Amino acid sequence: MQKSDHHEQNLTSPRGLIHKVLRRTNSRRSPTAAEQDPSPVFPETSNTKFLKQKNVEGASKDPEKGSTHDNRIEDEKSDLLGYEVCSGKLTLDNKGRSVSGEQSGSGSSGNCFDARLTTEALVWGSNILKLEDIVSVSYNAGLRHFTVHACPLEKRSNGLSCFMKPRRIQKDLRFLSTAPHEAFRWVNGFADQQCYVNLLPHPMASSKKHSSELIPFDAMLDPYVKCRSPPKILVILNPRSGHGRSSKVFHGKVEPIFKLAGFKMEVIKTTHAGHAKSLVSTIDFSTCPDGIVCVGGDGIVNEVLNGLLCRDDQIEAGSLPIGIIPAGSDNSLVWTVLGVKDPISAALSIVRVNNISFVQFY
Ligand SMILES: Nc1ncnc2c1ncn2[C@@H]1O[C@H](COP(=O)(O)OP(=O)(O)OP(=O)(O)O)[C@@H](O)[C@H]1O
Repeated sequence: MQKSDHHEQNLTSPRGLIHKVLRRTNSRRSPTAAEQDPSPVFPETSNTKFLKQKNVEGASKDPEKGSTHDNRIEDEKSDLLGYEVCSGKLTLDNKGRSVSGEQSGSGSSGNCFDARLTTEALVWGSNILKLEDIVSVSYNAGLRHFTVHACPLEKRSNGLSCFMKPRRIQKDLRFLSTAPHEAFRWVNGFADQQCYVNLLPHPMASSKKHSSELIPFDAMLDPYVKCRSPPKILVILNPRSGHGRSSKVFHGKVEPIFKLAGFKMEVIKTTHAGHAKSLVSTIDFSTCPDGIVCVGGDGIVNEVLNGLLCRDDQIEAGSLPIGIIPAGSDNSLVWTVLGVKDPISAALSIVRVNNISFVQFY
């Protein structure tokens, strides 16, 4: 939720405003999940096919050169998954809660995996979790484990999966690293990739048995985790939207994601038509410096934008990020502008820094 430094002059009409939103988001929008290659495994590009072919040929001619070709294929994989940030051994410690389809990949024994964090994904064994699906990471200072909270698209194993709508499910993946300082290194890697880190004290620090002798040496030395500060937002919810289902959508699906991502939020439910507009036209922006999230349909977004247009402080109003959680009966605006239809995907986009659902206009 970075604010833009640039500002255009006067915003004249809501229509002009929405055009600006469209222009900006279309030019900046990263491809949505649907637009990207859905394959969780490395897609075989013509380039990789070529490399593999060469590798096979090379291997048959000169077996010793095989490893060089392997490296070249590895390079291709690195490109597709971004640049490596952190790597090492991780044990998946999800008793009975493992991700469906998880297998012990190469280099793994049992639940212990060769893992790496890249600028695009967390990879362990043959599993890939995209960073854009990660909500946050919880970490107790001085311990060996950390938990990755994510909402990946569900892998359906039955043959009818292609006819079913993709669905996101909440996963808490608890990883155990080899040592406390290793856990710290992984957590910092996530923080570097703009994942929110929910940094908790060492459990003994809050227990009654607390004494300086009980706190492990590592915990005392645990250096500062570079986590970003929790965003402060205002949520404006139209409880009538979506035939009265918007509150359930927000409290059931979206609020837990925002809480996991450390959001400090005030939720205001509109009581009548025009409420959102009058609220936004007078609100003190210091109470929601990181933006306003509209929960509902097109009508509530329209009211919020109109409320901003009524203000005298147009520059501040124009640079405030506006998020949209589709919970109305139609939601054509958010779908047209941002290519997002379901509330969980919209919430995930909002909690990521390089989000697409947080509309910025100026
Ligand atoms: N508490 C409320 N009671 C009645 N109407 C409201 C209330 N809050 C907002 N409204 C009005 O309801 C209108 C419709 O709201 P909204 O677009 O959010 O829902 P929707 O009609 O379900 O969604 P869509 O526009 O996607 O069909 C808005 O224009 C707004 O002025």
